[in-house]
Amino acid sequence: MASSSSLKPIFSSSLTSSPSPHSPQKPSSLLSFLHSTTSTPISLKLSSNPPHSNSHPRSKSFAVTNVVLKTDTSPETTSVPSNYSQDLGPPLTKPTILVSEKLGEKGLEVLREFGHVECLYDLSPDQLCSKISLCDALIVRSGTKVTRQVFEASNGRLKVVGRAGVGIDNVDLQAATEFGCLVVNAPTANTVAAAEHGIALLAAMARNVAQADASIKAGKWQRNKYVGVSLVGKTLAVMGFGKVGSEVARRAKGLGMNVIAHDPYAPADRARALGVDLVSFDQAIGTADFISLHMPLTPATSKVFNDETFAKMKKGVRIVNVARGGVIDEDALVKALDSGIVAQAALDVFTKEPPPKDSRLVQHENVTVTPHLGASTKEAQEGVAIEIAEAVVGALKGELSATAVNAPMVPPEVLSELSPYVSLAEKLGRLAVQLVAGGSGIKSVKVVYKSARDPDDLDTRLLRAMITKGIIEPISSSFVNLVNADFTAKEKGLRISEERIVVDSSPELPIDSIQVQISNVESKFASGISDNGDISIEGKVKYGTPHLTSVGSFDVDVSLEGNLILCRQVDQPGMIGQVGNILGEHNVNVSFMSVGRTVLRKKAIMAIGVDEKPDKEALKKIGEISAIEEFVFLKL
Ligand SMILES: NC(=O)c1ccc[n+]([C@@H]2O[C@H](COP(=O)([O-])OP(=O)(O)OC[C@H]3O[C@@H](n4cnc5c(N)ncnc54)[C@H](O)[C@@H]3O)[C@@H](O)[C@H]2O)c1
Ligand SMILES: O=C(O)[C@H](O)COP(=O)(O)O
Repeated sequence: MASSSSLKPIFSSSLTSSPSPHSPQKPSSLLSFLHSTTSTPISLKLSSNPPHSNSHPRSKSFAVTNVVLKTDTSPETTSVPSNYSQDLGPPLTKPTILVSEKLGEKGLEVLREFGHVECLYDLSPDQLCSKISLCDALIVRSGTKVTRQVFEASNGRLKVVGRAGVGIDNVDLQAATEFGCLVVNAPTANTVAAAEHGIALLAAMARNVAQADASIKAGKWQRNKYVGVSLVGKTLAVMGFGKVGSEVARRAKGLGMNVIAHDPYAPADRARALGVDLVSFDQAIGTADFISLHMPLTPATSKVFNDETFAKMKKGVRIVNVARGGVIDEDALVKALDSGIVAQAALDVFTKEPPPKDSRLVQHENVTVTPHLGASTKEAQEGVAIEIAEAVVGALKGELSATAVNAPMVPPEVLSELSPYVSLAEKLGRLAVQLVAGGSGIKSVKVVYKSARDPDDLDTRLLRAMITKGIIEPISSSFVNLVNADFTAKEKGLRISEERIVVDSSPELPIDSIQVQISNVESKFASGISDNGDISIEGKVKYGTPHLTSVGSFDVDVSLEGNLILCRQVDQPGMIGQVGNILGEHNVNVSFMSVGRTVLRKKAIMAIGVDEKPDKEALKKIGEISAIEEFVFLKL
């Protein structure tokens, strides 16, 4: 079935926000295709011609949940050797796997059993590009930049990039996806190593180990100069209570420290189980003697430690960073060190790696540095090597990868029908999570699909994956897609339940509306809470584009594009004008406005679509309008 489908990758909202160029198929064929995937693996012929290459169409091997997309060997579609698919019997030629940075021996053994392995370290970008067209897989750590040029140069042969570690900021994911190349990582095997390195830096910093070592090697004996500070009884703030952060907290408790943590999305009971209190950002940085950073680098955390936040810290605070250099404004840190607000810092990661030789931060006498060694223990490197080798071999065989970080492939007819709903689903997830107040751990999400179709005829895995993506990605370093959505939700302790309700609408449309409810959380926008106490938002696809149709118990109608301001206000004349004027004065373009109310002249919700984020001053002025009771800015 579907043997001649060409497949398109699902990778971002940008893809899903534009209509598919492929003509839609009848719903029944879409549904039968989706249902057939729930039991038996099926083969699909793929045309995954890289978009910017001149190569001929060629075949690929990929797994989408349990749809196994196997290599097609028909002469007219195959231009390079890729004849090791399982359904063809024993491989005729082994795949070539390039390892461009040092990988543990046990991982190499796993790779050698399956393919031809070449270890070539320290390749220049040009050397990598000229080698890559001969490779089916590439394994890297954080030092190799896997750029768009690499995918272009691969001429379509590269099928999988394996990142032996967590962070994949060195891989151009968008390009990988466009070129149909799967990217997998090894997210768990170096957690303990990173936590141990955090603790090592904490203790070394407190006792001036590095400085004293350098001094004695320079022939000095400076016992008075290097008097340190004790850890026991001091307060440590763990910023980001995920895998690494919670392991650091556990160890710091063992050292007799009082541990608090800030993580807007971590469940409080997981923290309590370790004897850790979850507190607000300001409380954490304002009370801590030591601060240890373990959050991902996301737009929300970029330079979150800056002049303003350093000024709120306790004078003499000490900071450890084994997360990502970009969460600190490094110039601001130098100033805070010079002024004594920050007594010491211990850094394993930098905005630019390696940092410039004359970096004032690196050279600062109160700073201890290591060259991104968090994951560098023998044990972690063996673990990571095995984890990544198994993931890469699995991907080359066409098996499902639980640690896939970019796109699976989905038939165009599925995309063409679900495309606007996929976009709606992601945006609703993204909006709902932004309504959650900091400090509330998200545990339970319910999705209600209303449709005229029989509930059994609605396969919601793709939509559920996109809602999961919308909820998780803004608050973590995880990348969520159809392959890894359920895995990631489970790993994060997020339970997503679904309900399908049959309504009297057009069966031509797969879905009438999608509602996302988040239970047992506080909201930063009280009107987002519905009568049953959950954060609740609902959306529909109208004229092919996603619309928000209700917030809490208010009806609204706004197209989900750009950004959104939601205001709850007294229902009275002139409100649109007042807010519109403020936005106009601050050069913010309004794309649409909609007002929904419960009772005439009582309460209303105004939803305003804006192209730009209003500055603080504009938001302050909106908040000062007396009839506005609360408002929130949401990024789509
Ligand atoms: N130095 C190294 O060699 C090394 C090794 C491993 C991991 N890391 C880095 O450490 C960091 C943590 O990795 P992990 O595996 O624990 O990831 P994780 O996803 O398990 O944990 C990250 C946590 O940060 C939280 N978070 C998100 N936004 C936040 C915010 N604004 N404020 C506070 N917390 C926020 C998330 O809720 C999550 O609980 C990542 O940046 C990763 O790249 C570095
Ligand atoms: O993201 C990671 O896993 C760590 O930062 C380790 O990176 P590395 O593999 O380059 O040591």
